[in-house]
Amino acid sequence: MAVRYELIKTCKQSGARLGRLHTPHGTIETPIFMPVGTQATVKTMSPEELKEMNAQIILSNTYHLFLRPGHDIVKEAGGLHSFMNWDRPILTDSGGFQVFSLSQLRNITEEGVTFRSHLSGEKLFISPEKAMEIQNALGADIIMAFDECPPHPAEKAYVKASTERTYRWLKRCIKAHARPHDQALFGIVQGGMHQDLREESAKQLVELDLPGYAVGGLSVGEPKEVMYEVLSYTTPHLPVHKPRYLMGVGSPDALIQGAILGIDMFDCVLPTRIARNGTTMTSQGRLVVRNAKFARDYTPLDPACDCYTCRNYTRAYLRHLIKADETFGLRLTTYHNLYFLLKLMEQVRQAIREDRLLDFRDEFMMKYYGSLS
Ligand SMILES: CC1(C)O[C@H]2[C@@H](O1)[C@@]1(COC(C)(C)O1)O[C@@H]2CNc1nc2cc3nc(N)[nH]c(=O)c3cc2[nH]1
Ligand SMILES: [Zn+2]
Repeated sequence: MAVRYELIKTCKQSGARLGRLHTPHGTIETPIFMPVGTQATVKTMSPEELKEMNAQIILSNTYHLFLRPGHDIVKEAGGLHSFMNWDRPILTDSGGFQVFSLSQLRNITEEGVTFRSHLSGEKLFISPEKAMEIQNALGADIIMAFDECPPHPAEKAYVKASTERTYRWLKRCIKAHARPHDQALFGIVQGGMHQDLREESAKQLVELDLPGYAVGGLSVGEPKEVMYEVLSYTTPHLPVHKPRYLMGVGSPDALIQGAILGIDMFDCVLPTRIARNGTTMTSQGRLVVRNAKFARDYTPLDPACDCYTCRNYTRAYLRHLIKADETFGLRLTTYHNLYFLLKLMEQVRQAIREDRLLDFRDEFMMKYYGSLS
């Protein structure tokens, strides 16, 4: 079996799960945050640095690698793991979301999606079959079904029709999947913000007995409370002994609350994206190190952090590098932000072991946000 989830324990206080996800490239402890490496690199980080901070699995993206350099080149290079020199697990998103969020969309039909490349303007087409051909070529340990992430907000009738088509596309993905023994295909639950559509979508996917289930169609601009409500009536319909993956979620509060609501895997570009404009996550909350007030601040970015950045450099130096647009500055803030989130998930796993994740959440929220919600 390509991927096997092992439920280790459930937190008595919060219901959150501690698990292990066994994959052909190693075992992942969950709940886990997955750094995003869209174009076969986690921007500015080397594989050695990612291992140093204990990144266990990283993401890459079908849409981007299909456009550039092309999945045929990655395949000829021996697949993503050798192409990017990463021998731990990789997950690829199917391109569904990126086609809708990045390209000038041409047309979506039962067959698939016609669109213009956001790079060259070239007219391209991705179908469930094409998305599987690309992901089979890239060789990630976990691959995602080709789906439509409905726009938000959207008419319920549109969400219903889109979710039903996504289900038909999933069955085509399963049929077209050429490597089920070493690449686990996860289905993606859709249904917008509608309880009946979400429950129907979850039940249909569970009948297909997939190795894992993602909750898609969220983190699309909806209020966090709405996302939490959707999760609260969706995850209970997913099998206890299969991993649950919430796509596109990565703020500290949402990672903790998502784990409490039964999610095991998270990914988001947030920590790497905000790092590049000098915004960092610290034990005392967000700190925009490019602000003038740090010009003469010779203390570490985060005094409570023992990462490479915080052990060796000051806020004054980081501010200087970011203002001077020095690449090294981006590397230092990225390193810290990823380290911070990976450390946070280790603390979440420890709180689950000690049956105290709700207490941990409250303690963290007060320190980071200065309030409980
Ligand atoms: C496109 C980019 C860089 O990814 C971020 C960020 O912009 C942005 C754009 O709008 C905000 C909310 C502000 O955040 O949403 C991304 C994070 N939310 C998210 N990623 C997802 C990926 C997904 N993949 C698939 N296959 N299916 C899904 O349903 C799906 C849903 C998702 N939701
Ligand atoms: Zn640090």
